[in-house]
Amino acid sequence: MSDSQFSQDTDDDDFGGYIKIDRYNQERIDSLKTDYHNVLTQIGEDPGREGLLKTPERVAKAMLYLTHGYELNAEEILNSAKFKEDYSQMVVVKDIEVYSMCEHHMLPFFGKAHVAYIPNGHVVGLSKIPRVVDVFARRLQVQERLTNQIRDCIQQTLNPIGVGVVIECRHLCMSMRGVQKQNSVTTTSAFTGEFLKEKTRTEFLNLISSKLS
Ligand SMILES: Nc1nc2c(ncn2[C@@H]2O[C@H](COP(=O)(O)OP(=O)(O)OP(=O)(O)O)[C@@H](O)[C@H]2O)c(=O)[nH]1
Ligand SMILES: [Zn+2]
Repeated sequence: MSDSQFSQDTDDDDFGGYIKIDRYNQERIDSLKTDYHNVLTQIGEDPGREGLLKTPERVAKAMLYLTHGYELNAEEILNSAKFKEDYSQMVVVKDIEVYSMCEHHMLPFFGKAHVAYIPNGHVVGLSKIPRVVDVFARRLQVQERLTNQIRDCIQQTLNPIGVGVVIECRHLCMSMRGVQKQNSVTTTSAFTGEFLKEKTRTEFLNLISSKLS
């Protein structure tokens, strides 16, 4: 499908401005509404009571929003703002908020991503890095795959001298159910090229642990 159906126009604010309610999306909403109506019944609720009347539709829209990364193309996003530039030091974008959902329980995991690359003749518009994180985060994921997908996309599209990605997240499937550990944080990392060398990796890790103020 085209990007126009998942644009950032604020006109159709039912989806926080991301998803246009065209025929394709309306069909998906209608189908999910039926499913969530059934979910409400199965958990022992009354889908007919006042507070729940619009809930199947709200959840359907929320779910499409939370997984809208399937409709986006990360390579296109990077290529749309790739500029020739003679800069060959590390570029680091840190503390990028991540909101994703684990593919096992469809419960949120959330935290921060830190992304770095060393340009090889081209830089990319800075905002495109968090956009790429979102393209892969807004899907059903495991944190390890999310980390690798961000690394691979940047490496393949920009062909830099190296890429480093570190992600730190809390998983609600580990805190509000299951093993019920409230404070555990999972850290994953993925590197290419120059970042496979200890010196570069250490520089990156030092930069993402430093505070601005
Ligand atoms: N590697 C990895 N595992 C994850 C991620 N998100 C959730 N999980 C794990 O996926 C596993 C699924 O294991 P199962 O034993 O099939 O599921 P479960 O019975 O619900 O497991 P518990 O959570 O231990 O109750 C669990 O250990 C989760 O903690 C992730 O991003 N990466
Ligand atoms: Zn889970």
